[in-house]
Amino acid sequence: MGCTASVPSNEEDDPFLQDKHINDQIEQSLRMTKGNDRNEFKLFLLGTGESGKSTVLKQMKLLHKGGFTSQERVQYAQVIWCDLIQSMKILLVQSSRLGIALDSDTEGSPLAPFKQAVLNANALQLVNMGAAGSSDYLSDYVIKYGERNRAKSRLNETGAPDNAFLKEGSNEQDSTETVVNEELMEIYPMSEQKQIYTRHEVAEAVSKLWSLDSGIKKCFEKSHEFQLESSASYYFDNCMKFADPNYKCSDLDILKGRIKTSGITETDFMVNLFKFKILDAGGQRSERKKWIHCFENITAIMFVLAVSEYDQTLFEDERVNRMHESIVLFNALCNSKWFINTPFILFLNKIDIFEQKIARSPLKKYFPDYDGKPNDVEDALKFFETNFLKLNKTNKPIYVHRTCATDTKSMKFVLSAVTDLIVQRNLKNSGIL
Ligand SMILES: Nc1nc2c(ncn2[C@@H]2O[C@H](COP(=O)(O)OP(=O)(O)OP(=O)(O)O)[C@@H](O)[C@H]2O)c(=O)[nH]1
Ligand SMILES: [Mg+2]
Repeated sequence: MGCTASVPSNEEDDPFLQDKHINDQIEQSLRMTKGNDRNEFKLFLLGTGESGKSTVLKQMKLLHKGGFTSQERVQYAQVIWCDLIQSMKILLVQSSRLGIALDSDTEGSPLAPFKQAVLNANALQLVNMGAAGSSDYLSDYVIKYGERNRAKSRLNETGAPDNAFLKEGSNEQDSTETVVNEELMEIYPMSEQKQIYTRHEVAEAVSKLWSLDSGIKKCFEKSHEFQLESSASYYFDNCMKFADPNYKCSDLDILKGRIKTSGITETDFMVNLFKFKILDAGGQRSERKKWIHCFENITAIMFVLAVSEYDQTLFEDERVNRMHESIVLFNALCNSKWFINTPFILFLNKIDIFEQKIARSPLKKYFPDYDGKPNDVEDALKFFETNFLKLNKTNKPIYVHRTCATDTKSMKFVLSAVTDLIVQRNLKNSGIL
């Protein structure tokens, strides 16, 4: 048996040459990608949970991607419908906890049947799953509260909050729906025979309690003491339209709606001839361990800080003030070796809520070193701005914008300024300007 290697008759038959061709192709494609990179800017949206990162991204989609899909409009309608029922249930639970008397609890009150309708409503059962075409968003709805509940029991058992957030997945059994319903049963024991209400009746009940029960309003004013969605009042004000199972959300509804981000999403769009890649990450503690995988080649960080949350505690750990958490996070990111030369854009967000809140919730109570005028919006904002800028121990610039991420008109202006700035900086750095 001979062992001579056969000599290829032409290039196509030579495996070594074939390998070389493939290598050349890969290298050429890498060179092209590198070339393209010069015109591609990668911006990373970071910040704590619920600060408004995804809302900023939604505004970018409105500006540069032609807005939202029909599927998103249907999906958000269902999420908001669930959230509005849950939010009213939370107000019923918390008013009892805080000792706030409800008008609907007084004997013979015409509001009593409305409270009964809300108590009996099962948010998840009343959802139109078919219309949404997917149940993913519902698992998100369940997960976001399931996580909190698990973490809370772990906190009570062990006093170790952080580890509780390293677990993935969720268990439908401990959704808020279940938790809130259990708490409601303790406060308002109901007969076994539950009356079934239509979506319209439930929406009407929410609307009546919101507009006519003074106890509900009082409880809402104390909502910084417990966890309630930022947009709860918007949901209540507009609840009748969400009663229609086929309702499709307006742009504003979607901006006000909340689906917690899990993992990291990438959205590409073009601004003039430049390609922008926006990374949006989930901000809750359990999400942050995923961030580092995307820290390379970032053009700029957009750090979103909810300034209105100075008097609120974390969803994940109710012992921690939300502003303190943001300060620690900003300090770590800003001075991290990954971002020594990466410019930061700091959004002082939820300015609309902040302006209303500062009048009734004194900043000094939460930040004793604040020595500006009490209830003064400008002084209070300056205080946070100065303190955040002071954290920067590097030479990189930090650009500050005061934002209301749900307001499309003002965000259009801010986001154009941001993309212009990124392009200009890049042209300067590459010697073109
Ligand atoms: N009133 C008001 N609401 C805001 C503003 N920015 C965001 N929100 C609302 O705050 C809620 C949370 O916003 P998201 O954008 O989902 O927050 P996030 O930072 O992406 O949260 P995670 O995904 O959990 O990290 C939503 O209901 C938004 O509509 C704002 O400037 N003003
Ligand atoms: Mg998000």
